[in-house]
Amino acid sequence: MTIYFYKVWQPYGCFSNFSPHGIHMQGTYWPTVEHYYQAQKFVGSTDAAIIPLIHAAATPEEAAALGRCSTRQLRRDWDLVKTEIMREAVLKKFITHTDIREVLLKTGDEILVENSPTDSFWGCGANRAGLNHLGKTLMSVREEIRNLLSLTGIYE
Ligand SMILES: Nc1nc(O)c(N)c(N[C@@H]2O[C@H](COP(=O)(O)O)[C@@H](O)[C@H]2O)n1
Repeated sequence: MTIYFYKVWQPYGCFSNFSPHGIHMQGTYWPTVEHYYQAQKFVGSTDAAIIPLIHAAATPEEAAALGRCSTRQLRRDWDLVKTEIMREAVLKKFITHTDIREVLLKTGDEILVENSPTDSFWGCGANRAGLNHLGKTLMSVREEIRNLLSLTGIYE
């Protein structure tokens, strides 16, 4: 059975990057994965001044709106690095928060899909044929945590 998720208040909402599960990355605390991901778009860019504003955004929706502003200059390598940046943040989220780690592990080998009607890169898009990179990231993180727990128990 494929598991679809999208909004935080819907089933499996903890898989959304907008869920209220903070992460520490390189010594800085970020309120959500979405805050961190949106800020990384501007590291080293001429618009890096937006980073503290994204960091201070009151909600992930606000952080996303700031990061999606089309007049700002993204870092040049963004398309090359964004999937790895997302993976590191999502892995940190599920290592940090044991309650949602259990939710993720309990999905077993089910296919996970971000059911975004507007995003065919991170989600499946309106026609459900999109790339689903967030779902793939979650499945990859699930596998990594499962392997590390069985080999070493280092996340316990
Ligand atoms: N608009 C919106 N609302 C949500 O609740 C979402 N979960 C998402 N998807 C997330 O948006 C991020 C991609 O943003 P960019 O298009 O790269 O700026 C990513 O975290 C998706 O999972 N969108």
